[in-house]
Amino acid sequence: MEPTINAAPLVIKLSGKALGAEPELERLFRALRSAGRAFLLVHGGGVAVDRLMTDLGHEVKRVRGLRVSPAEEMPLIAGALAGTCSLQLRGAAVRAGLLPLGLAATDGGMCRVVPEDPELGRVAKTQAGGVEDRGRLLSLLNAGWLPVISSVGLDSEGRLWNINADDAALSVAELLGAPLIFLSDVKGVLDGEKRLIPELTPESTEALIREGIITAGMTVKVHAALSASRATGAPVSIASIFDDAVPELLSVGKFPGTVCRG
Ligand SMILES: Nc1ncnc2c1ncn2[C@@H]1O[C@H](COP(=O)(O)OP(=O)(O)O)[C@@H](O)[C@H]1O
Ligand SMILES: CC(=O)N[C@@H](CCC(=O)OP(=O)(O)O)C(=O)O
Repeated sequence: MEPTINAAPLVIKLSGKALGAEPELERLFRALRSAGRAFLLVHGGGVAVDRLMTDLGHEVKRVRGLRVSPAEEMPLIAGALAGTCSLQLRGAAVRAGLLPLGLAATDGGMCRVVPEDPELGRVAKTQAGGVEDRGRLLSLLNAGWLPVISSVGLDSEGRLWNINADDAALSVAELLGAPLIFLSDVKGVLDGEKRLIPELTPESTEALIREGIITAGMTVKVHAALSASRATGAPVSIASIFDDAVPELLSVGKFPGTVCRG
């Protein structure tokens, strides 16, 4: 029997750029598993969606770091994120001896969609579910499943929405009151000289955004990180899947890269 999850599990958000890093993912999963650290995965797949859209001759457009997602393109976007990307990640989990279970962000009431600016099409932010939804997700972990959560969602009418994966990860961390780490292909948030910034507060973050040092998708990520830290009272870290120190640091509960404190 799997041990009961008492401590809050670690929420790991994997960027689409991390999904192809199969040796690094397996090394991370094995390290967490052997340390007995409970975790769950929220993943993106922006690069895979870009590739698919370009191959099909569709326009790729982002506004404030968010993909413009017309309703008619949602089946393609969801197919890449909740299908191909989810299964690729589940493959890495299977190879590490884990029991992945693919879910969309709104499954089991984990998150609720909150439509964004209508000009973006079917793009939504999310709100964390309630205490019963939390219990349902924890029961999956207690049963030995590894939830692999994609950043697409359904509203109460069953319509598909595209959610930025950093926002979905924020809501899952909020639901569980859990620590969160964002893993992409950059070692953390970098300053004007491309040096790693070890720690960010809301004030230092806004100054870096004003100076144009934090831009584009990193703006969405730092805001999600600070909100998650504020909501959970736990530090939130932004780091690289390619950093050799990540598996060991996370398995002993330490945070690599840039640590955000809300
Ligand atoms: N100050 C910064 N430090 C590091 N990366 C930054 C910074 N400002 C902008 N970026 C860009 O943000 C990207 C990460 O955001 P994004 O691509 O949306 O994340 P994800 O990998 O999760 O999709 C980096 O790859 C980098 O190109
Ligand atoms: C609304 C919105 O921008 N959705 C994102 C969802 C995937 C994502 O966030 O992927 P990464 O984590 O790899 O960037 C998109 O379509 O690209």
